[in-house]
Amino acid sequence: MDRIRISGGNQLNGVIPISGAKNAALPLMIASLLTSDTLTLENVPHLADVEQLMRILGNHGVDIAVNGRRERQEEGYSRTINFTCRTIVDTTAPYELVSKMRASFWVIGPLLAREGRARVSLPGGCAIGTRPVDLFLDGLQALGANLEVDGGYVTATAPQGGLVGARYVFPKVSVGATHVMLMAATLAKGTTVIENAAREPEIVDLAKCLTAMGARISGAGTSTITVEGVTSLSGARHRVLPDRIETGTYAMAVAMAGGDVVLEGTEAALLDNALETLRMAGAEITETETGLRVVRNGNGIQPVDVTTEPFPGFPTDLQAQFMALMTRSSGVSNITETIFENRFMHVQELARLGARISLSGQTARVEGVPRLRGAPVMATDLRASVSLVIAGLAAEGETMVNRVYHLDRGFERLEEKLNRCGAVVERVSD
Ligand SMILES: CC(=O)N[C@H]1[C@@H](OP(=O)(O)OP(=O)(O)OC[C@H]2O[C@@H](n3ccc(=O)[nH]c3=O)[C@H](O)[C@@H]2O)O[C@H](CO)[C@@H](O)[C@@H]1O
Ligand SMILES: C=C(OP(=O)(O)O)C(=O)O
Repeated sequence: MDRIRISGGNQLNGVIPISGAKNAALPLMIASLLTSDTLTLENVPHLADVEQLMRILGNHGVDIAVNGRRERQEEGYSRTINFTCRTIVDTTAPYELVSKMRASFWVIGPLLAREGRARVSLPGGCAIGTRPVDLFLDGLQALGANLEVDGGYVTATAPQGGLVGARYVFPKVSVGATHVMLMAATLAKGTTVIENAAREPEIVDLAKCLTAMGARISGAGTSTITVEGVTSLSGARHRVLPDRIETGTYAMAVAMAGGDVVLEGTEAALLDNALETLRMAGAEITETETGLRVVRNGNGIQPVDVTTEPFPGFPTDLQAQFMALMTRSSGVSNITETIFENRFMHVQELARLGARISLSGQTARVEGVPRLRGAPVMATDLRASVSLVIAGLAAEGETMVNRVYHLDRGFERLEEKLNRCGAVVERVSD
């Protein structure tokens, strides 16, 4: 099992290219199930989750051609990929494939919309909470689907003649359930109005791609999305938007280690709130022609309180990284997690490096310390893993992060990107 060794203490200076967003690429890939034509996606990040979803889509009958050809492109770089699902050959998404990642459950929407039936295993994904699927089931039921949960599988059947548009109000904001409702509604009869929809940029990206495929959608990016159903969708070409979580992660790494880095190919609007928080913590962030420039030279790290919220609030996917940064602040910061009930597993690992953090319910009180010291630590989930890398960059001596397969789910060429800016990060294969 691979591990990552970090020799801390170096500033970061240079350019870090930002990859396509994992959390946009996954639903976009799933949207290829909605059409018998080719969906071409550009800037698809080369990540373990993307590879896993390709296996799942392949099982349903999607023909996948990387970079328009069948041979692999250069290892580790974002790619252009053609997805073609002439016919859906299997409407079952089996446990062996789906249990590895949360987003694979989302195939339920397109399968149901195009084939009228789906049998999908309950999902897996990062162990950051119970992560139920009740909102997906309620929403699809509102479109007329009949649903049964048995033996770890959800079996969904559309009424005779297909799904029927309806008004549905989500009782709670869910990114995944909004993606699924959006995809299912594109081929439903009549109009669907989704209220209390998630407003994340990845929802907007999916809506743009579906629109290019012929769907009729308005309001994506607001809490009310309206979809006029169409009888079929066509192929399209779409570029995956930049990864805002990767952007925020590297911005926090620079704030932690100090230095001057341009994050290339990204946009400030994707993570407004998080950038403002980072500025309050002492980083200078400016927009450049190619992306964002993040600088912290000389001034220390200020404590800032943060509460995670659905977009446009501070993202839960940056909470662990921000906590790592706050371990070195000059005071006390309170970090409250409101999205997932078990997303503090990095706390005990950060403590191994000398961080002072106490937990009270959903709030972590982080008391900044003058120095962290390298130690062996264990990655527990995707964003927790990278928070340990950020802490390791500023820790004295060597930090060894175990179980880095979590990192490979969501960070493309992490070691290379950091090392090019002066970090000393090495992958160790046993
Ligand atoms: C692949 C992907 O895009 N993953 C992201 C997505 O996850 P995901 O789509 O799983 O997250 P949701 O927005 O659905 O979850 C938000 C909250 O709603 C709850 N919930 C969700 C569905 C449901 O049926 N019932 C229910 O109670 C969840 O347990 C959680 O407490 O959004 C999260 C919140 O921004 C991010 O952390 C994840 O990185
Ligand atoms: C929690 C995440 O992913 P998933 O929803 O796939 O578990 C994440 O991307 O941080």
